[in-house]
Amino acid sequence: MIRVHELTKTFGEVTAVAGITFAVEPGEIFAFLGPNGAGKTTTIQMLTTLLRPTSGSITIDGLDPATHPLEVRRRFGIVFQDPSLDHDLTARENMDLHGVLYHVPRKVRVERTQTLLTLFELWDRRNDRVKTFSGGMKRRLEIARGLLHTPKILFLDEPTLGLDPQSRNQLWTHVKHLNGTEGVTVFLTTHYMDEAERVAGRIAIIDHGRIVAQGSPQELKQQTGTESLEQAFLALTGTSIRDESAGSADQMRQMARMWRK
Ligand SMILES: Nc1ncnc2c1ncn2[C@@H]1O[C@H](COP(=O)(O)OP(=O)(O)OP(=O)(O)O)[C@@H](O)[C@H]1O
Repeated sequence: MIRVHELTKTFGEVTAVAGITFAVEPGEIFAFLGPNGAGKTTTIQMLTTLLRPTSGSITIDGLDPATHPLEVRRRFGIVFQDPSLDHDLTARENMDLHGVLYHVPRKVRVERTQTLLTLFELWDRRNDRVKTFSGGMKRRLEIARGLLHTPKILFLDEPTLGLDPQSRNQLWTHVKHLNGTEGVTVFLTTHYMDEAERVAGRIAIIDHGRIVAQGSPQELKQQTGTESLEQAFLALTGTSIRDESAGSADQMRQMARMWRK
């Protein structure tokens, strides 16, 4: 479903992604883990047509995002770190707007909105404005909205950032259920190792723009001789704090993200 070969992205002097190669099979839940500034968001942006690679190749469902951006965009849904719901609209109106943008026929829009809002336990609140929702409800609505046009792939970039443990747990239960029932391929990033261990079939660990290990949670633990994914992650990426070495612009981005939650 996703094939990436020797993918590289540089920003001037900075090499954000340095020749990564991996594949995600249809129906898989694949987690992309790495310390701050490792290159996760840059990779997602290249996969989702928002950034052009400096070199290397990507295919999404057999298509190159650089040459077929519109066809590729129809094949995925995405939930970014920064929320993008319209808070003055109701849950249903937010869904409908997305459906119109993606040219989903009205009948399908209505049916799918009901299915997805029910699945994400939001149907009872469909006519309430989003500004009255909790953080967890908003995030669930974003995911439901991202699935309205029946994409084959769902990209989730730190979808649980800023949520309490209950909401995080509930969100992953829904994502797993959805993966099981609709077979949607999920590509996610998270900083919570327990979440990755619970939901992902396979994991790639990226550090300084390079993939340092890939495999099932079990394989990563075996490779590193550790007992938890968190220990495996630290064994592979070291224990130095990246925010200290990150540039001030990077730190500002992190702060801005946290404050927006
Ligand atoms: N537009 C840009 N211009 C210059 N440098 C950038 C740009 N975007 C990202 N970078 C740099 O590329 C590197 C990778 O950043 P990226 O946001 O992909 O990391 P990340 O793994 O998503 O980190 P985080 O976990 O903090 O979100 C960082 O050093 C970052 O400062």
